[in-house]
Amino acid sequence: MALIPTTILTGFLGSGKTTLLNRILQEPHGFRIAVIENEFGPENIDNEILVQDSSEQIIEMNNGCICCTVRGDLIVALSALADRRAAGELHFDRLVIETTGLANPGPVAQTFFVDDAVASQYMLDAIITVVDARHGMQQLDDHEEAQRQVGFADRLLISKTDLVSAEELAQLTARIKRINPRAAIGKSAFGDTPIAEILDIRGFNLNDKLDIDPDFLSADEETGHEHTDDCAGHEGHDHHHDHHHSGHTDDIKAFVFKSLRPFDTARLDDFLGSIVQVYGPRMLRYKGVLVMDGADRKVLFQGVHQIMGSDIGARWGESETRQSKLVFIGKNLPEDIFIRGLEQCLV
Ligand SMILES: Nc1nc2c(ncn2[C@@H]2O[C@H](COP(=O)(O)OP(=O)(O)OP(=O)(O)O)[C@@H](O)[C@H]2O)c(=O)[nH]1
Repeated sequence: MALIPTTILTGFLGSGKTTLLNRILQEPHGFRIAVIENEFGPENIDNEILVQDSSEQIIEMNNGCICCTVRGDLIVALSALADRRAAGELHFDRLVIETTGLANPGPVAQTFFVDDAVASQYMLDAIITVVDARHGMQQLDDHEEAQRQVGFADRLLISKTDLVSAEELAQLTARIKRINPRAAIGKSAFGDTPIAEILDIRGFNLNDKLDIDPDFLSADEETGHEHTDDCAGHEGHDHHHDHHHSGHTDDIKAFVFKSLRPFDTARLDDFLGSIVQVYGPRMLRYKGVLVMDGADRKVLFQGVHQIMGSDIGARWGESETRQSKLVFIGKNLPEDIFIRGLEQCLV
């Protein structure tokens, strides 16, 4: 059987990966795409946000990042997918893996060469990295993960160009070109990139990666990240290796708020508005599915730093438990203040 072309879709928290993936899944391109979704927090909200029809196989991998804590699970999931496809139970002709916004794509890509079972069934097509035009500079300043994602990309897509000036865009483009001179850079407004620039681009060049990181193929589970430290993506400055297996950069944490009681819309608006005023710079990513008082549809809420938005989602199912779930990923956020504040917004 032909090898399954695989795209690794990466990019920092909130950069626009799911938006792009949604676009890919909605387009009538005739490809049958399986998706592996990996989220950092303990709850998967993306499966509410992703459009889903019966032709897609979506596998969620939560509560850990596929570049470290759940990498073994990735290998198991990849083998299971390929086996079920070979047995005729699943029908797909390519795979997209959406990593968490904190993933180092190096070890994820490495899996496709180092693990024999995976290598005999899959072919890595490309690593696509989405960079947020609005927050990208800051993310590159603050987070090694963001630099690595740019450094490892075979193709770079700058999202949210509608939120910045031409000058800001030119500065960001110049910077990511410095970090990664090999990858083509495109723009993506709400994921509107042509499919031909995303799938089947045969962009992954192992020789390139070995040039960047001669140890790329050394299967070293425990130090999976460390040998990528010298890879492209570091702009020559000293850095501390604080990317731990269990929780990535230590001061970045995720917490969840859940409730069966509905939210009062006005109170919640006030609270969220004020909390982003105070903690916005430290709120890397937040998203949730909300039960609103008097509404029979879900409200999908999400944001990155001070920019937040919400959408009306699907109707709550007859037998579905109406429960709000919000995930916050941030730097030293005062969890208790968030949780108590949200409780006060419930009816
Ligand atoms: N203005 C603007 N907003 C965008 C664009 N692309 C995505 N967004 C918004 O940015 C937010 C984050 O987008 P997602 O696609 O969920 O980002 P993500 O990278 O999947 O996020 P995580 O999986 O949580 O890391 C959402 O509110 C999107 O609507 C764009 O081109 N312009």
